[in-house]
Amino acid sequence: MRMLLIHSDYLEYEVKDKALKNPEPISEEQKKGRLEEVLAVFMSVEKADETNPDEVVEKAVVEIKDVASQVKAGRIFVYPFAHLSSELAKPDVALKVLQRIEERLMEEGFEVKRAPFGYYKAFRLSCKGHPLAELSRTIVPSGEAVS
Ligand SMILES: C[C@@H](O)[C@H](N)C(=O)N[C@H]1[C@@H](O)[C@H](n2cnc3c(N)ncnc32)O[C@@H]1CO
Repeated sequence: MRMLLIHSDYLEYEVKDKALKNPEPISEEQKKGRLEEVLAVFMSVEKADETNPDEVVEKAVVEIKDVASQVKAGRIFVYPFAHLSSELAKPDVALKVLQRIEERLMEEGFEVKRAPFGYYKAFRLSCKGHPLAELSRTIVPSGEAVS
């Protein structure tokens, strides 16, 4: 799993078109989204994560919680982003991992939005620009080497 974490004044997206034959079904309301004062987390779920998705979910939640507490962000935007890795997990595994991360972050008390999975999306982001505003993390299941 590769994550790019951007502490932002806001992140907004608009669904444009299908990027997969069978994207995640979404409501009219989910075609646009915006959160203010948010930690945007762009995530590529990777092939290696398929060996232990549950472990990758928990490790991702630990990392996101750690950064959120450092930058004092109470809102998280989970953003599926297939451009941080050249070894992507299958879409069905990736979607489940991202849905579970969303659930776990809500359980941890965050306000969470998740951008729709399997679409081309326009987005606007306002990065705050402080020293911790742009971070990346790589997560691998135990026993896997980082490539
Ligand atoms: C395209 C660009 O504008 C948009 N932002 C986009 O990336 N769309 C991705 C993700 O939503 C999702 N997706 C598929 N596989 C994965 C994966 N392994 N990890 C994360 N997302 C995935 O499926 C889309 C096409 O790859």
